[in-house]
Amino acid sequence: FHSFAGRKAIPGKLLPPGPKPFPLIGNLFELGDKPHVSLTKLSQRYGPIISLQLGQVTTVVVSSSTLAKQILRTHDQVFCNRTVPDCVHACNHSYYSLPFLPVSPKWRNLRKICNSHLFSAKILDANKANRRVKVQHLIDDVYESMRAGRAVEIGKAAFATTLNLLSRTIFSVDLADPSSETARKFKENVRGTMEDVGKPNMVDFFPLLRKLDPQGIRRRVTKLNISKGWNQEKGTSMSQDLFTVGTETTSATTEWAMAELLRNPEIMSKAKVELGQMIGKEKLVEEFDIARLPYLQAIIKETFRLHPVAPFLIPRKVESDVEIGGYIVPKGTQVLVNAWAIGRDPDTWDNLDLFKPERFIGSGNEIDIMGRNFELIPFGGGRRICPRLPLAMRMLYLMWGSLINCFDWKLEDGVVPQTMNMEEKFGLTLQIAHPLRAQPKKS
Ligand code: HEM
Repeated sequence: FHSFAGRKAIPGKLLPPGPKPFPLIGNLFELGDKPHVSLTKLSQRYGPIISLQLGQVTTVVVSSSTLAKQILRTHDQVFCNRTVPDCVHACNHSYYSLPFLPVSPKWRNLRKICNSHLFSAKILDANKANRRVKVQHLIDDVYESMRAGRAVEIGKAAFATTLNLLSRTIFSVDLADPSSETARKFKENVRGTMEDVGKPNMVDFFPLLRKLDPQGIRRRVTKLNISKGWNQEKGTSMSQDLFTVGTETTSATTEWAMAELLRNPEIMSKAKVELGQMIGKEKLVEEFDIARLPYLQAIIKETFRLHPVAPFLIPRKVESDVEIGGYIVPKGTQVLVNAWAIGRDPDTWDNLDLFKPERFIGSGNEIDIMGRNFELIPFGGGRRICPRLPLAMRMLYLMWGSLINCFDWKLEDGVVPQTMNMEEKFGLTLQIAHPLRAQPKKS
């Protein structure tokens, strides 16, 4: 076992085991281009809690549901803050941005604003028609592609739609509306309409959002008289938060779910049968339909199990020395919960590489994604659980459910389910490396 430079282990308590660090770089080379896979392999060698030195940053990684529960629930109080990357400090997001603020009155206030005034069930119900319209646009675009005999790039279409769903939910603005000032600014900056913007590069996306009118959120917050002195910078940071975290995660999940169905045609057929019986063929899925689509719910759970788009959640930081799994995690350590490894833990799941939604039907039905069952934590858990979980789920079912109910889908020429490339690309989120392209056909 190694000990961290400059830090003594508490007498009688060991630091979590891990590979020996090199001077200066520590274990950085161990990560490779798929850190979630490398760290899963290390946990198979050293156990469910390991420690590494990532350059200057002392890091502990946990890879079992039992230890995830310790971090996210039992010791939530000491693990509730984040490590803040330098790039986040550089843009001042650490002062205003929900994911990186420490638990504090400001953080509580922002979560309260979100929970009660932007995304409460009542407000989401009230503005659901705004989202439905955009999903109808998506379906119309896919019809266009079908008539023209063009394949659809699923991730790109989902990204553009999610961005618009968020904008219509948060700002009540349609980014494709030619008469909207915000939409005009958006177009000026990305040179194109929302439909052909597709997936803007994230690097272009930040300054773009800065120019985008954050007044919508500011106006609403000011009108609600919750926050005094809400300025441009805060408004921008808040919306960048809400947009970047929300768009990539939701669209990447849509693409993974679609990829798994194209790879598993019998599961696609069962999903279409359920949709046909419960809501009728070729109809849009409505937000209130979700509760009566248990097979679709099982597919989404299985997608999250195998493809958690935030494989390490958002890293936490420990506030004081704490004992976990018989080891000491020293104050200031960065803590990663490897949700990707937990979804593939052989102690929890059988046939773990198999895409099998049926595991969540019957007795498996109790496992949900709300942060109560630590075997499946795509949205994290504890007080920092994804605050937009309900909105994300509504958007996901609306888009993905409607895409499969309104069309039959065929892989592009030459690609068959058995040869689909499901390789992952690790980045801001965990994406499919080779964008999924599929041909829509009349359902
Ligand atoms: C499939 C969709 C999504 C997934 C899988 C996801 C996942 C996550 C995860 C894993 C975390 C960290 C939780 C933790 O540390 O325990 C998180 C936090 C967060 N998410 Fe999401 N998310 C999704 C959609 C969204 C959307 C649509 C929005 C906004 C509109 C959003 C906004 C946030 C924010 C603001 C935080 C930080 C909360 C805090 O630190 O207090 N997410 N999300």
